[in-house]
Amino acid sequence: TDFYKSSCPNVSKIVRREVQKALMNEIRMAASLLRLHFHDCFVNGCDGSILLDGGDDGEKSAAPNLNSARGYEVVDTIKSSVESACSGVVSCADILAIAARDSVFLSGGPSWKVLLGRRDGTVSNGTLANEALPSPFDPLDTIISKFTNMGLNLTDVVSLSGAHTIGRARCTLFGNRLFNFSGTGAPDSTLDTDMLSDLQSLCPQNGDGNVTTVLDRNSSDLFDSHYFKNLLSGMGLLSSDQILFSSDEANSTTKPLVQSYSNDSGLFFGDFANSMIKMGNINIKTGTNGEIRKNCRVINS
Ligand code: HEM
Ligand SMILES: [Ca+2]
Ligand SMILES: [Ca+2]
Repeated sequence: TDFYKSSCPNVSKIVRREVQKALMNEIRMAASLLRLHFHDCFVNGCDGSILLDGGDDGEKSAAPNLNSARGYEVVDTIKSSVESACSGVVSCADILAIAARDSVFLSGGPSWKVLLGRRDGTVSNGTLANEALPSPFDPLDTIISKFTNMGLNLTDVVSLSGAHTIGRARCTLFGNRLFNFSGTGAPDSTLDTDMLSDLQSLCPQNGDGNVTTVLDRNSSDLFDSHYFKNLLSGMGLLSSDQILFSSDEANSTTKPLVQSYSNDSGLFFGDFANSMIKMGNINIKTGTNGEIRKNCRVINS
């Protein structure tokens, strides 16, 4: 945690101030920054690879990120502030990890001590992003294995999914549930009927798939345990949210944890913080691996 103690003693204060400014401008940015850290860590580890402007083969152009991941400009702003205080010292990967923690805390969620010293990678691998990142259309066993592939466990799957207590999603990513779910000719039967009719009017068939709605209809800007309460009443937005509670396989895997978190936000907050630390440690580059990028969008020349 004190990796930058002598080389950049104020880095945490600087990042916190910049995240605060960004949230005052747009509260949703908390969700977007948190998601950037997740999408970074699952692809070649937490090495800032998602931040590279990699062209058509890079992570920014991969399906889970294209027209979806956001907050790159905010990361640039944080990075310039940090560079003015201590040039060439703090990695983009560490900036993302601190910004994710601050985003959760400033949205009302738990805090934790961020371990530091990640170095930045030099490749951005779009193919790997397509393979490694979970899709909202994945069945539960696939989602679980994408987490276990990263050294994470069932508790991490459920607690980290609780990140969907903030932020928004586009119609294209849940529209499959609304009219003809999995070729049944009917909507997803696990979706609450009032919420279903709202979503059907927001996201008509052949409508604009980029229209967004909130992931947590109760408190979209507040980091709380309401995401899990929603799942108990059929109000998860994505199929990948609702299956944590409603799929047959959930009975023996994720459902008991969803129930615990829904009525114990202290338990959720503690587990979420632990899981974020674990996620933030995936495949870290240290020592002489990687580099300290000067500009988060391009590798050093
Ligand atoms: C369990 C598997 C997961 C799946 C299938 C999934 C899928 C998605 C999808 C489809 C969206 C909407 C994207 C869009 O509309 O373009 C989204 C948004 C989001 N995800 Fe996840 N996600 C998962 C896990 C996570 C984890 C582990 C985190 C962080 C720890 C996270 C944080 C977020 C946040 C905060 C948003 C809202 C972003 C914003 O409003 O800009 N998700 N996710
Ligand atoms: Ca990465
Ligand atoms: Ca919430």
